[in-house]
Amino acid sequence: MAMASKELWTPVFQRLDGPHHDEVVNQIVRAAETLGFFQVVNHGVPVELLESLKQTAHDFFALPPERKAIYRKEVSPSPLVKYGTSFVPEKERALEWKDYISMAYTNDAEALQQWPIECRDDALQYLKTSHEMVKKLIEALVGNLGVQLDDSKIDSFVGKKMVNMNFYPTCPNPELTVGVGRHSDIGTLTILLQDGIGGLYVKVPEDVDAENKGEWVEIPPIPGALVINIGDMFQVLSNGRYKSAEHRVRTTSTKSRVSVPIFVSPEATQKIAPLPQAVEKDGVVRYKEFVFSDYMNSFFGNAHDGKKSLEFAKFDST
Ligand SMILES: O=C(O)CCC(=O)C(=O)O
Ligand SMILES: [Fe+2]
Repeated sequence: MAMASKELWTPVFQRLDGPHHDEVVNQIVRAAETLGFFQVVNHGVPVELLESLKQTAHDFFALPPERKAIYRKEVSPSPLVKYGTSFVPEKERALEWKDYISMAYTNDAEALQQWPIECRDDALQYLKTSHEMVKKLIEALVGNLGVQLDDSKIDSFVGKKMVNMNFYPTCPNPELTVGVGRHSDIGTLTILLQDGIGGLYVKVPEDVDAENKGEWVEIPPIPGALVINIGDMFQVLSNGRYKSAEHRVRTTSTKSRVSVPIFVSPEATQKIAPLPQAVEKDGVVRYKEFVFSDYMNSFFGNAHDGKKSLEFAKFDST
């Protein structure tokens, strides 16, 4: 498997404000239109916090099973917190070799009260210190579609945030299973902290003008960087211009791995459809209108299966 070519994923975002603004926007747009993945440095999240988050994730998953099991989805004391293993075990042909804890954000008070005490402070800090970057990325990407959005409209695409911590234990037979199966993330954007182990692969779409077309390329760990990827909702909003990236994680036999994504999505009740300006430019509307919760139900009701999730947004789907 190839490494992503430098041109495709060069860390950008030497802060969007400043003399290099247009250049940085162009790099981000180009990445969003091709690979759907890029990495950023100088993102505003303190590097010490990134280090601490990785340690916190290791410490959390090293807790006794009974301490973690209280958050299993059937019994969790909080609707915001869910601990699980694999993705949809009832539907998967090969179980994903992964445990995770999900922490949905509503407000600070509920996060402090309900998120597991072992990870809540770091997770909340991560969410807050990345907020400005998320907003600027959305503004740059939406602005490039020729759309001027006021803050409330932007908020409706990024109204919901969830911090997950993923743990991939060492696996005695890595060739027999997967860390995470092929999928695209369904929200608007994902911000991902990965550690130095490696193993995150993204598929370069067949239909873009880029190197390594159709190949799986590794997103190499870069110390201090955050990985950004486009989710299905951004693909829909942009009428297909930005690509939600199909990706997967392999397991490893020698060292456990952690990653800490922030999933940024619309509110469940939000109506989603391609932005009119994007449609006008293209002269064709590529996705239908739907409510985000219906999209989520379709996604979470099935095992990971590449970009099949997006079928739901097509006109000929039921
Ligand atoms: O662990 C990773 O690097 C990515 C995990 C992932 O794709 C996800 O949680 O959606
Ligand atoms: Fe993902």
